[in-house]
Amino acid sequence: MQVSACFPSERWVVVWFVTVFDVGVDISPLVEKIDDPNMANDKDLLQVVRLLDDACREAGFFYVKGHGIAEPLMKEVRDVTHKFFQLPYEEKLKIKMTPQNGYRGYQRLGENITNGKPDMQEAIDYYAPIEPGKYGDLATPMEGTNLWPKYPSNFDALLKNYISLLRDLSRKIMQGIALALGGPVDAFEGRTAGDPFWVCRLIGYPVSTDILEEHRTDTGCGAHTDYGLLTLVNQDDDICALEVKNQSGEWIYAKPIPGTFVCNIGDMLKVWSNGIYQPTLHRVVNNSPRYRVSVAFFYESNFDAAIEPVEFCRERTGGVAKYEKVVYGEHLIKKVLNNFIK
Ligand SMILES: N=C(N)NCCCC[C@H](N)C(=O)O
Ligand SMILES: O=C(O)CCC(=O)C(=O)O
Ligand SMILES: [Fe+2]
Repeated sequence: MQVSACFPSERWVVVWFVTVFDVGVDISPLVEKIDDPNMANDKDLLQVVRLLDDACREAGFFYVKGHGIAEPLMKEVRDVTHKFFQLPYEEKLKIKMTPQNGYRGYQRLGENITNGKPDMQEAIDYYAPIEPGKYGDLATPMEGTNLWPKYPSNFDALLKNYISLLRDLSRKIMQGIALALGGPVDAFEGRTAGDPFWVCRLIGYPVSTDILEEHRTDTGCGAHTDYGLLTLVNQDDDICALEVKNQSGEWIYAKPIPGTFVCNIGDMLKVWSNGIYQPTLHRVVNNSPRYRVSVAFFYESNFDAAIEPVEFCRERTGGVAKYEKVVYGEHLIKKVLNNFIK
């Protein structure tokens, strides 16, 4: 049953294999060797870089394996997420998200909106800590402390460790992407993303028939692109729900492949690369008979980075900047302020 839900048409299968998702990348050579002084001569690493370039240019979406995050850890993170969302509503409200708390914490079903419509999801947002005043007025709306639930009891230790591992992994993938674009390996360090902002968003998508009809909309998360550099999604096995718009304008499933992360590029990478890499529209629809969770890790630039097309990418694309300069923190805050029902 699940399989047919994942493969709705023959055409889809062709699209899947030929253009978009034939680019699952085993990144182990990158993860293991990117810090070696001699890495620029490593054939396996350079092959990973080529595959990343293909994936980012052709799809903007790809699977990574060989990333070094143990599958049982990925599963445990999803398990505690399931357990948290199963708690009584009163318990979940103990870590309720408020603007006063920098938009960190729990958001109930229907509280998030995308394109003006409530998303059929509940979620918890964690953001990189911002010391008060660190970025002047720029970051004030996002200042606040992350809220950790009391149950499940291992939740905060597990998530903190996971976030730290994903931050390190994302940095390495971004080093690969820097090489893929033809830049220096440290292109994203320093003022661009040497002090990267990050977001960890735990999301639960209820079974649609469990939602009152008068509250129900048709998407778990409406069509959007992500805001930063790179997103790594850890999704439940066996439920097809994340959909990606391919170059022919069709929505195709990013079906779960156990042990992999689904990666996609964000708005800041588009600007920085002068459009060589484009973020892909995606959305979530949980039509399955099971509650689905995903844990999305967003790796971003420095909060106060002014992102503009970098010179070597501009040169590769006719010499003219296609995008205006954008301050990442301003972009994020504009999005966040539009993400909730008023
Ligand atoms: N940091 C990210 N990407 N968070 C998830 C974005 C989900 C869409 C959002 N409601 C919107 O309308 O943009
Ligand atoms: O739930 C998913 O698979 C993806 C969620 C997503 O795209 C997002 O929150 O930005
Ligand atoms: Fe997304």
